Amino acid sequence: MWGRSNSSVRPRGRNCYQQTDYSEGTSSASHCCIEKHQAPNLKRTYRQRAYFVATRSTRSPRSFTGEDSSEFHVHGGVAVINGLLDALASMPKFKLAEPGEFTRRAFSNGKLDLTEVEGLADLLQAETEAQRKQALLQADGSLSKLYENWRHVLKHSVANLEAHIDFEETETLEDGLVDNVVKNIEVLSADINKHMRDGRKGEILRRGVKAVILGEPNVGKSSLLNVLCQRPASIVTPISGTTRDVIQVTLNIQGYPLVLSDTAGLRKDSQDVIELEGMSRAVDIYQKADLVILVIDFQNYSNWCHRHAADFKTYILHYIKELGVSDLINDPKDGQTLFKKECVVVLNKTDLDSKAVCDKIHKNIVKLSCKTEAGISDLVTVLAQHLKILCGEPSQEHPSMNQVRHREQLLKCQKHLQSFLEDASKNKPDLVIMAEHLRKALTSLGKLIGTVTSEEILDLIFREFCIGK
Ligand SMILES: Nc1nc2c(ncn2[C@@H]2O[C@H](COP(=O)(O)OP(=O)(O)OP(=O)(O)O)[C@@H](O)[C@H]2O)c(=O)[nH]1
Ligand SMILES: [Mg+2]
Repeated sequence: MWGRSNSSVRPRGRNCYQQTDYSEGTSSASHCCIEKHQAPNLKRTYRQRAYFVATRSTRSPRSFTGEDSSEFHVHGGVAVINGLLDALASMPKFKLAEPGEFTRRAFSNGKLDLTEVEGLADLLQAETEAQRKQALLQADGSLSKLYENWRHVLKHSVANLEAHIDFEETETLEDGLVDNVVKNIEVLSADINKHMRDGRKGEILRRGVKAVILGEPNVGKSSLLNVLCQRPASIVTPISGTTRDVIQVTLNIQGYPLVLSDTAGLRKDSQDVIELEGMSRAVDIYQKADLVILVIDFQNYSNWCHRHAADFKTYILHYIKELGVSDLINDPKDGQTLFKKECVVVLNKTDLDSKAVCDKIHKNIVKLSCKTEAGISDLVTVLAQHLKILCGEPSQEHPSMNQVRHREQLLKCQKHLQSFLEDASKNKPDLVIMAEHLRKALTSLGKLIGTVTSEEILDLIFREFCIGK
């Protein structure tokens, strides 16, 4: 038996309301059914194959697509659904929806703009609470409001500039009209810049934070991955150099998405071809990562410190150099933080050493044991803090852009605005060319929200949807 008890089938489009209207003679409590092959009109052919639990119709323009729509709530067995679909398909002008077809119709009917469509697609795929919040805000129009405001400013600026060009010699126009346009564009350009310099928080939240577990062989990297995902995803043995391939798991850390990769241990003296390939993959993943979890064996650290009478920072610098990832360290001249990327330092195997030595270590380092799982909850708390920094908190007031497509269009828009401002600063600016720059900037914003679009872009966006949405 299949587990679904109910399912819904939604015919949409012109006249579907009349053709599938069951309201006469059937209340939502009564059952009606349709015959498979002899269904020129569903009204005449019920009571044999598929039992409706209820029907509901929505008139244009109140439905999701803006068109007439009917909805059959039927029992969820595969045969019942297929029977209904076959019966509908045998009626003239009925066809199965393509993926995303209803949303595409809603877009064509002006019910949603393109950023709202993308928000809806993200909402359907959201796996964590923070992703859900961001997608919902976008589907509700937070980004579209922002971009619409910018488009409004641009449209007015173009109109004012064109009025100035057309009537400059014949009519008295408001003083300083062009200066005002330039000022507005300066403000707009600064706003767009600020919006784009957000550390790609929205994009990172949308795709998940890429984190890599990095360290020497045998320090417990794979054990850490396994403890975090609570299953033996990665092979653990006492043999140094066990992990060769990259092992990836996706986690939900306090509502934030984390794509965590376990990697081969890094060491300098290996001659093993397979291990060398593993290390090269590890470095590759590290370079693309947003967050590094640096794992150190507590005993190795302890022994080194005793031998060299050095502090923890000196040990970290030495350790990172040994791993061959010195570019993780900030040049002291450039930054105040030690690491260039978000980084969590984990001292593992604390169960093997005395608590007294352990307590001397800097409080920002997470001390834990993968064996006893002591300290794992501290690591989760610290990870969540880093994820919050990387993803930000989705907000209505400052919506984050979260797609490469948005960034591309905004970059183009910004380029045209800069050309406009450069021309404006010339001695004798050519207003016609300046207006053209603004029109091009307007087109880029239009492409962003979907007032200017191409079939190719639409196909790309809507094919991400499932059938029935
Ligand atoms: N006592 C103790 N042993 C641990 C702990 N974590 C891992 N180990 C052991 O350390 C050995 C190496 O663990 P792995 O998780 O395979 O280490 P790794 O860093 O992935 O090693 P490579 O894949 O070779 O780079 C295994 O025998 C683990 O059982 C710990 O917290 N305490
Ligand atoms: Mg391993």
